[in-house]
Amino acid sequence: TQSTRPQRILGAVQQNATRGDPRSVVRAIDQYCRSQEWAMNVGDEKGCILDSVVSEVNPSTVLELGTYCGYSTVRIASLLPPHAKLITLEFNPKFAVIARQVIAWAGLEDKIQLVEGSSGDLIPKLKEQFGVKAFDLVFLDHWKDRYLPDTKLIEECGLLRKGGVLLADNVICPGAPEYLEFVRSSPRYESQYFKSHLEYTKVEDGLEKSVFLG
Ligand SMILES: CCc1ncnc2c1ncn2[C@@H]1O[C@H](/C=C/CNC(=O)c2cc(-c3ccc(F)cc3)cc(O)c2O)[C@@H](O)[C@H]1O
Ligand SMILES: [Mg+2]
Repeated sequence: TQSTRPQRILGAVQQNATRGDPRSVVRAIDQYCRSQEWAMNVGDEKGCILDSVVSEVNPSTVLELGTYCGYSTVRIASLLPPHAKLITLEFNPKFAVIARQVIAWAGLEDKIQLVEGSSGDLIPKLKEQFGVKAFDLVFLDHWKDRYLPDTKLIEECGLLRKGGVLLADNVICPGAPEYLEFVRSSPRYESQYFKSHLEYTKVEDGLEKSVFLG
């Protein structure tokens, strides 16, 4: 039977990456998606910007919206300090199954909690169910029309600490215009655009980093 793209991405990891070596998992996915078939991972070019923001924030708790195959999940978690935790939300069970295996191959199960469900349902439960006080960093990379409603929900639930950072992928391509307008015009955020390219292409895209001022 025909395999799916996420299954082929997992295969590339299992064939080319070293168990327990997160950076080799990241490299294997990038090499596969650049040479065999494109996939919507944040990718190597924007991934370097992601790395620099993660290193700068040095977060204890991270929230990722939209796991897909776990590429950015592994990339972020590989940079976290020893007791830091990353919670990633994914509502497609087929993607979650693949992402769990990619995370396991990287040996990052102890740092990452993948929760299946839609962000709108799960965000209000994160405090009580997962003992989260507030996030230092939120990486938005799920449906682009969910960036703004979920940001408002995260604020309402008091899940973003003062100085906490929102980092959004794809603010140019496919684009998240309402989100961009909101974070750039709101006095409660200090936003900065990092120009880059759509993963594995020469098309313009970028990340928007927004610091929550409280
Ligand atoms: C309901 C809330 C909610 N709750 C929980 N999980 C959710 C969710 N909404 C979505 N998910 C999961 O997140 C992932 C979706 C990610 C969506 N990402 C893009 O669409 C995208 C597209 C391009 C591009 C495509 C084609 C082009 F031509 C150009 C660019 C490039 C990119 O980097 C992109 O991120 C999947 O795993 C969903 O199951
Ligand atoms: Mg993306």
